[in-house]
Amino acid sequence: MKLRRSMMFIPGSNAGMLSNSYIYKPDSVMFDLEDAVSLTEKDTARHLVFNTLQTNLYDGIETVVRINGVDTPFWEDDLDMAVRGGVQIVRLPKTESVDDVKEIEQRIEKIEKDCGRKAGDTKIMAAIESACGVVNSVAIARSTPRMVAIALAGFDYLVDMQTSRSAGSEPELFYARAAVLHAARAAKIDAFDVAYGDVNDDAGFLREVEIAKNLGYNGKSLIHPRQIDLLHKAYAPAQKDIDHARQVLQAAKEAQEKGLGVVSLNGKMIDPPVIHEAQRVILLAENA
Ligand SMILES: CC(C)(COP(=O)(O)OP(=O)(O)OC[C@H]1O[C@@H](n2cnc3c(N)ncnc32)[C@H](O)[C@@H]1OP(=O)(O)O)[C@@H](O)C(=O)NCCC(=O)NCCSC(=O)C[C@@](O)(CC(=O)O)C(=O)O
Ligand SMILES: [Mg+2]
Repeated sequence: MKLRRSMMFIPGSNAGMLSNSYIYKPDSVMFDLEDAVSLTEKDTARHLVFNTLQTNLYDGIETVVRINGVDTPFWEDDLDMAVRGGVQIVRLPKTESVDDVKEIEQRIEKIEKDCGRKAGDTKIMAAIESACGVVNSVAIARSTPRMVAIALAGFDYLVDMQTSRSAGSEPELFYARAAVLHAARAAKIDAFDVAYGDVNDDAGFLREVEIAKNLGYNGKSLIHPRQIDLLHKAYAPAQKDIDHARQVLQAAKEAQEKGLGVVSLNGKMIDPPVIHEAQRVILLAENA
């Protein structure tokens, strides 16, 4: 089980942040070449991120590079740098269709061959940032075995939907959150919830975390280190849930030894879905 709770954005042009962000221990770091980097700093950011990938600072943390979109003049150079630099995952922003994914996939195949990287080694994550992306999200999620996760990008999505974020962000993101998560689950890949922009509003952030967690999202895109701990704590199973899961697994083991299909624990039915949920809680607790 790969833990993908926290994916922290680091602007690719910020040398200071690139050189020390490993200390915050997010599950994944996302070195950004897209919207956090101004047009005049695109080349600098590409060089800085390449040099960062050559260090061992982020060993043990999943590395992701967000390239510029396929409708920009930057994406091919971005991709070349990221794949040659050895990044684990390329995040494609503003993904609208399977064609967008296929375009970068073909290019990745070529770069892997040219630089001697194992074929298929570079994974892809598609960011869904528009109504069109949401509608096509199932096909996008299933488009390639390289796709390990999809992420809903709330800021650009809400611009496309001609609305803005309310406190709690529930009504305006309701459909997209559910659709993107279903697409991920149908493709058996991970799903990331939206980034939260107010770094000083812990209560608002945690309200969003609760929604994402309860829906079944693996984690959330983050923009500030202080959001990491809040998120990890919210995703950690409570001790009472761990204790209950252990009891369920013990009861299931005893039922199996006696050749029974369904048993009860404190009056509650223990059947395969309940056992699966208990196994998930234990796995999450062990990995966290
Ligand atoms: C918001 C702010 C400027 C605040 O800065 P401030 O300096 O006021 O923060 P402070 O509190 O003073 O920082 C205290 C200490 O933490 C360090 N520190 C802060 N942030 C850090 C960080 N991210 N990484 C490492 N280190 C960090 C800082 O260097 C300092 O270190 P030190 O000096 O050593 O004490 C800063 O956080 C920041 O730039 N965030 C990333 C912004 C970004 O990437 N946006 C693009 C991605 S979203 C997007 O594009 C929308 C999307 O596409 C999303 C989707 O696709 O999902 C969509 O459509 O929805
Ligand atoms: Mg965006």
